[in-house]
Parts: sequence; C-alpha cells; structure tokens
Amino acid sequence: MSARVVTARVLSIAGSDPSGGAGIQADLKSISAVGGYGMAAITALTAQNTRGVREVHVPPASFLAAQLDAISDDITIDAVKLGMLANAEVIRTVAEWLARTRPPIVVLDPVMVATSGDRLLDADAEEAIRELLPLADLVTPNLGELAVLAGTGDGPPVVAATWAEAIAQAESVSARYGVRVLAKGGHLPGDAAPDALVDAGTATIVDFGGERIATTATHGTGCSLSSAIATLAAEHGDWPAAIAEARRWLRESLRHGEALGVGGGHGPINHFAGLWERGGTRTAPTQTEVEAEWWAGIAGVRREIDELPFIRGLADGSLAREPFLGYLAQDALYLHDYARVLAEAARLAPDAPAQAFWANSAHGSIVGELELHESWLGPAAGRSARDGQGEREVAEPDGATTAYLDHLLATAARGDYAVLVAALLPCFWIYTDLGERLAAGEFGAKALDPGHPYASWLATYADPAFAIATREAIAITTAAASRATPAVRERMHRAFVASSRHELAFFAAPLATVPAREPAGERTAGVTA
Ligand SMILES: Nc1ncnc2c1ncn2[C@@H]1O[C@H](COP(=O)(O)OP(=O)(O)OP(=O)(O)O)[C@@H](O)[C@H]1O
Ligand SMILES: Cc1ncc(CO)c(N)n1
Repeated sequence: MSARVVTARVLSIAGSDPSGGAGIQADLKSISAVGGYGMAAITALTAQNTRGVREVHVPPASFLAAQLDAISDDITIDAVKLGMLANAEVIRTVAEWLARTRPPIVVLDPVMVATSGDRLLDADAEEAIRELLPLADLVTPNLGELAVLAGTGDGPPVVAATWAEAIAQAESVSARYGVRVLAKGGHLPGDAAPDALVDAGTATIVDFGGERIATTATHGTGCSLSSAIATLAAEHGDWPAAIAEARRWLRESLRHGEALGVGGGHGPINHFAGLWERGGTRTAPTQTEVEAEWWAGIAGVRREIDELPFIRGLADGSLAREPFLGYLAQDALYLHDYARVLAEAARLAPDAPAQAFWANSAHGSIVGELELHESWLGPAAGRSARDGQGEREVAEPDGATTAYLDHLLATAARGDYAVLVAALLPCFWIYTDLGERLAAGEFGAKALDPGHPYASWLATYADPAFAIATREAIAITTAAASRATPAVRERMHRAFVASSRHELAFFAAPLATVPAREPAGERTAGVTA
C-alpha cells in the first residue's frame, strides 16, 4: 500500500440515492465522517427511498468518462471506491479509466441488488464486474454478491447458508482474481454480524466479529462501509486496521440510525452520530471572537469598577492613606494564594511554553507580595507575613478577598486547566486595562503627576512587561476556549465572569461602608503607614 496521507482525497464512482442513505450521498457522508475529502462521479441516477427503487436513469457512459477525466486531470486521488455501476458499458468505462490512471487504492463494492431487493446492475453485466476484480485492492461483496462472484457461470449462484461457507467462497474469489475479499455477514441469519478479510495471496483470514445490532436502519451499510474503508486505508496504510476502524464507526452509526426518523422502510444509518456527540455541531469561535465576546460580556462590571470612589480617589490622589493601605494589605494576602493557584495552572499546563508562563507568573506574584510588604506595608508586617515572628498583627483576609480566593482555589482543585486559566485571566486583564487607562490620563491628569501620593504603585500596573504577560494570558486562554467543547467553553466563561465580579468586589471593599466581615478599623490592622 502506498504513502499515508493526512486527509485522504477519495473518489466515489457510484449511483445517486436521492433519499441520502446509500449511493454517492452515503459515500460522501462516510468519507467525511472518517476524516477524508470526498468526491463523487455519478454513474446512474436512481429514484428511490427507504422502501425501494422506483426508476433508474443511466446517463451516457461518455459523460461518466468526462467526469472521471475532469477529476484525474486536476486532482491527486488517494483512493477510489466503486459502487453502483449499472451496466456493462459503465463498467468498461470505469475499467478503462482505472487501468489508465492507476489510483493507489481501489475498493470495489460490487453492488448488484439494493437492501430493498431491487436490481442495481443489469443481469448481463454481472459477468463484466469480474473484469474489474483484478484492478481492485479490495472487494466487499454481501452474501448474494459473493455467491455471484464465486459462481462459475454454469447454474444459478448458491448463497452461503453458513459463515464457514461464505469464507470458503471468499477464498475461492480471492484466489481466482488475485484480490482481497471482505466477506460481509450482514445478511446472515442469527445474532452475529461478522465480516472477514480473506487474502488468498498471503493465505490469511482476519475475522471481525460483532453482535448484530437490532435495527431496521441498514439502508446503505455496504456503501458506507466500503467508502470508510477506502478512506481509512489511505490514512492507515494497513487493511486490517482500516477495516477495524471503519467497522467501529459503522456500528456506532448503525446504533443511531433509527433515531433519525428517515422513511418508513429500511432507514439510513446516522453517519455523523459519533462525531456530533463527541465534537458538537456548532462552529468554534476564533480566539479573536472569544476575546471580544468575553471582554464585551464584562463591560458592565468594568464600568462599575471605573465608577468606584476607590478608583476615582486613587486616580486623583484624594484616596486616604488608610483605605489605600488596607487595600494593599488585602492585595498582599490575595497575591500569596494567587501565586499558588498560578503554580497549579503551571502543573496542569499541556505544553512547556504554557507551563513556563504560569510558573513565571507565580513567581511574579510572590515577588509582588514581598514588594508590597517591603515598600508599603512595612518591614514588620513583611516579616510576620513570612515567618510569623512579627511584632504586629498581620491583616486578616476580608470578605471580598476570601470569596475571590475561595473561587480560585476551588477552580484549581477541580483540575480543569481550561476553566482554571479562564478564572485567572481577569486579574491580569482588568488590572492591565486599568493601569494603561490611568497612565493615559483617562481618569484625569493627576494620575500622571510624579508627585501623586501613590505614583510608584500606579507605575507597576502600567509596566509594559505586565501588559506583555497579560497578552500571553489572553492568548493562552482564548486558544483553550476556541478548542474546547461548547460545554467546557461555557464553564470557562462562567469562571471568567465570576472572577471579574470578584475583582469589582475587591476594589469596592476598602471604601465599603459596611465591611464584608470585620469592622473597618480592624481590616487594616498590622498595616504600617
Ligand atoms: N444489523 C447489523 N448489525 C451490525 N452490523 C451490521 C448489521 N447489518 C449490516 N451490518 C454490517 O454492515 C456492513 C454491510 O453489510 P451487508 O452484508 O449488509 O452489506 P450490503 O448488503 O452490501 O449493504 P447494503 O445494505 O448497503 O446493500 C457489514 O460490515 C455488516 O457486518
Ligand atoms: C445508488 C445506490 N447505490 C447502492 C445502493 C446499495 O445499497 C443503493 N441502494 N443505491
């Protein structure tokens, strides 16, 4: 088998089933469902539904030849699946094209009769199909088709009554035509639905067992299976592996067929059931879209922060020293645990760059905590925060700090990396945004005055290095959100909004008239001016 490809370009040469369950419609769905790029050259049009075939129209074979040449003149074909070929002239046209273009993989589903029992191949063309066998790598007959191929032409075909008889017929077809045969047991009586890959060339038989699935939705199973095998063979480069994977997918799709509620006869399988269940059916937002939506989603919270007397007082320098230092004491307590939550994000990070980013941020947070103690909160408080030996009482976390940290610690404990980074993001993003707008004079010119009482504090949040870290945190989080399932993305968003609200409460706490937990005087205990 030839080189493996990532997305196999697979051509189905088959008939159309307007009801969508068999023929090229099933082929295109199957190829797509297992990860290939599907193409289809139509041999015949049928007027059929789940109950039966009403009419067949076969366009001139020359037009099929034109379709095939149009494709092969332009496109590299990794695999071909042959389905309904209608008549001997169509078979000859396809055989001539195959002999000329030599696609690397050819899977022949020798369609003769529909699930409903209607003929899809002229009786006199059954012999012509034999000409195609040596041009195929794999032929996938059901029991009736296997009997025709195993027959010698004298006397009617004898359909295998047991699985052992089917295998014997497959061996004789494989030996006679030099082709691998996948004998299919879909039409066997009983509880089993086995298939077997028979290769007389290597004298091997690979059995694929399986319980029969109780369902009426079996229209197009043969079309679907052969298309999936052609696609997966191009990707795997291995027949047994391709067949095993195709059957797993087919059986999953069979289980979900009836739920589609298509038609009153033998309904189709649900080709995408597994895909929809595992991946959802909605498009994923891009990182840019996530960023814009999440930022717009907290516009109200950000506006409230902007309006807080604490922020206004901070900007124009009118904020009293006591609530400012109270705020810093809470911030130091916050950074202490925030560093641990950042370290947890580093532990859970899926790759080295993200791991390094969060570990670095954890380090930055510890440094920030120590700096607060050393520059604003005084050496005594700093010492006591580190070793518990200080002469003064260290501040206790107030209600807002406790609530915010509880949210972050609980999110970290749940262990979902994507949700955790979403919870961590507002601390970066809201601060950077505020710092930049303060430094730009959006809250008044006083914030730019070197004589501002809290100038050095304001400078830390306008630091370009902090802005770069924030960009990175946004990039990591929005990439995770864009990749996540809708349910996880929703959880991420909730965690992000919750943290943003905690940011608001945290900024509001220092000037709150009714403190969340302790009297105002005690909130700043241990803080030295
Ligand atoms: N009820 C079932 N449960 C499990 N597997 C099934 C069932 N019916 C068919 N299959 C599987 O579906 C595939 C197609 O088998 P089948 O023998 O029905 O081919 P077919 O007659 O060519 O199909 P089609 O219905 O398209 O004409 C095989 O892998 C077979 O094992
Ligand atoms: C077009 C077409 N091809 C194949 C089958 C076999 O199921 C069918 N019913 N219709």
